[in-house]
Amino acid sequence: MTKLSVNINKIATLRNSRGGDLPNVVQFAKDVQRFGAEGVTIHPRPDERHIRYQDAYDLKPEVYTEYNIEGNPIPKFVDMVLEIKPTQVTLVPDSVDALTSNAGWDTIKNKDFLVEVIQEFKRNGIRTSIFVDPDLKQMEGAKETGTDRIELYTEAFAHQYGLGNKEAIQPYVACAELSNKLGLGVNAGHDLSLDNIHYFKENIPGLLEVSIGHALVSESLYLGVENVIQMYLQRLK
Ligand SMILES: CC(=O)[C@@H](O)[C@H](O)COP(=O)(O)O
Ligand SMILES: NCC(=O)COP(=O)(O)O
Repeated sequence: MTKLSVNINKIATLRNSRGGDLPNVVQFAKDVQRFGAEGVTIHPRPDERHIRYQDAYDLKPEVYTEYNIEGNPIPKFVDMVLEIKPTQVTLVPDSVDALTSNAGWDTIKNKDFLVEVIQEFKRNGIRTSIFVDPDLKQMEGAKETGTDRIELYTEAFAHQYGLGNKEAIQPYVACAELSNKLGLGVNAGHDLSLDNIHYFKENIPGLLEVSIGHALVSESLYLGVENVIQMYLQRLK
């Protein structure tokens, strides 16, 4: 069973574009859970260009499924996660100016740092996951950090799959197999979509959770637009 955690960053991006509260991110989180999502993911960035730190607090009482907070563990982020105590924290080594997450951790070079922050989160009862490229050495390094899970960075798979290269799944299969053997839980995310998710799921052993935002929100627009146009036309009669 693979859990679907919906990343609601894009809802905050849309809200922020007008400065008001439409769409409301808390309402959206409530709705996706009502529709069956098994988790809510947010990835606040230091510039708060989409999800704001305040959103992370506002969501806490409303997320009754798994609450996953992703981000680079700078002191402000660590303090917030320790205060909120979500189900899971996913550590991502993103730079301040990154358009979106674009690389996994070097778990070997950053071992001491990761061990320290992971211990702190686990001491506080928060499950940990670290974002990694599909590289066997990084799985072994991840094991040494003490993390509960890894999140496989799926951008390369999604891109290649879109070009028709199904073999691009192979490094992910190998990493999932090794992680299962090492006792690391396997999550995955980035650019997963309705097009590629079934193939990914059926090939990755022990896939515990996927977090999906950009494509899911875009697909919701496409699949919902017919309904909304009809509703406007009704009201304009
Ligand atoms: C780690 C990861 O892949 C996602 O959290 C993704 O980076 C979402 O962040 P943005 O919504 O800022 O692109
Ligand atoms: N961890 C990945 C995530 O939360 C969503 O990434 P994306 O679907 O917005 O690319």
